[in-house]
Amino acid sequence: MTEEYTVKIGTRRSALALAQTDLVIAALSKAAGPSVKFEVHSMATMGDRDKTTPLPSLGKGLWTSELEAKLVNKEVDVIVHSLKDMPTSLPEGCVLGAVTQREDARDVVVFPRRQGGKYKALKDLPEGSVVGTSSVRRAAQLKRSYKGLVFRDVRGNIDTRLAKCDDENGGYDAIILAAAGLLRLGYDERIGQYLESSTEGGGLLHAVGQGALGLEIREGDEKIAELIKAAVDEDTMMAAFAERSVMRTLEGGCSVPIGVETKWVEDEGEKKLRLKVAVVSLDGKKAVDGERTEKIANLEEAEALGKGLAEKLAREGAQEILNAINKLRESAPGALKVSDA
Ligand SMILES: NCc1[nH]cc(CCC(=O)O)c1CC(=O)O
Repeated sequence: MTEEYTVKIGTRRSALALAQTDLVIAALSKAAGPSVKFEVHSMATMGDRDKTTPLPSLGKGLWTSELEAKLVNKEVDVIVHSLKDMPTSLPEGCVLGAVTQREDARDVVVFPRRQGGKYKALKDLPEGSVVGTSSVRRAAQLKRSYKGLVFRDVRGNIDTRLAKCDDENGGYDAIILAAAGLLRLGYDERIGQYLESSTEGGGLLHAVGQGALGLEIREGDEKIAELIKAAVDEDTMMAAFAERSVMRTLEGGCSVPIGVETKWVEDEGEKKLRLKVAVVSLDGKKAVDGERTEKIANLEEAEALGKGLAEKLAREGAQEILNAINKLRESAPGALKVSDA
């Protein structure tokens, strides 16, 4: 007889987090059959509760630490995270057990409804236009190409940010969001422009792990490790491990301007992983870019690809850029905000 048991799933309480958890439960229960039940345990994390402290000052783990405490003391068995919100080094006793298939990993531009489709791309916005993002990665990269645009903080969950964008008195002419969140919540029609490395007028490399979900479990919990294998997408997991290895090697947290882009490509008749990385100074004036394409067969090789490229970029100036940012973080954390306006 098959054993009956209940798996407790931890998640943040935002609409996106709950939608993502539903997706994971659907995949797992299909594979596990009716003998395994799933129970959702949702909570608001520090990042959800504190809406004013600059994100960089809240430190690493602002979306994850409290859930991890529940994982360690067995209040939950699996945490479903947006992979990009997961620090690259996990607490003792916690492991990244599965990475799911990726939704579109790109960042996108959303224009206010009141514009009525007047602008199709960032390059069409007039000089002095205000673009909302609280991400130094997004702001720094875009400052590189769009010298005339002004970048301003915009906080809150996706619905809040869309409302601020549409608000006539909000002062935003566009905002930048991840495609994945909008698509998962059914807001496809709000996407005005997709941004990627090849975008005309200036693109953007996305965050490490963006668009994928990470399932975190207790180290040594073989039963749960086996169960969640059903949610793994091997290609995404290898790409994500390469990206996370870049971040770990450069010792950047979620609040540093490191952008990545990974793609599985055909190269000389072989399937290879192409990794692109950009590290940009906060003002967008200094940047180090790199690209490497290799045959990758497992997670160790994926990590080696990320590490190798990151070490090369570190020698070429990326470390200098990040050191300056880390110094600023210690002396004046407020300066890491996109703007004070
Ligand atoms: N930082 C918040 C966050 N975490 C994950 C997503 C979107 C989904 C994803 O990137 O996987 C978002 C919102 C956004 O950046 O627009």
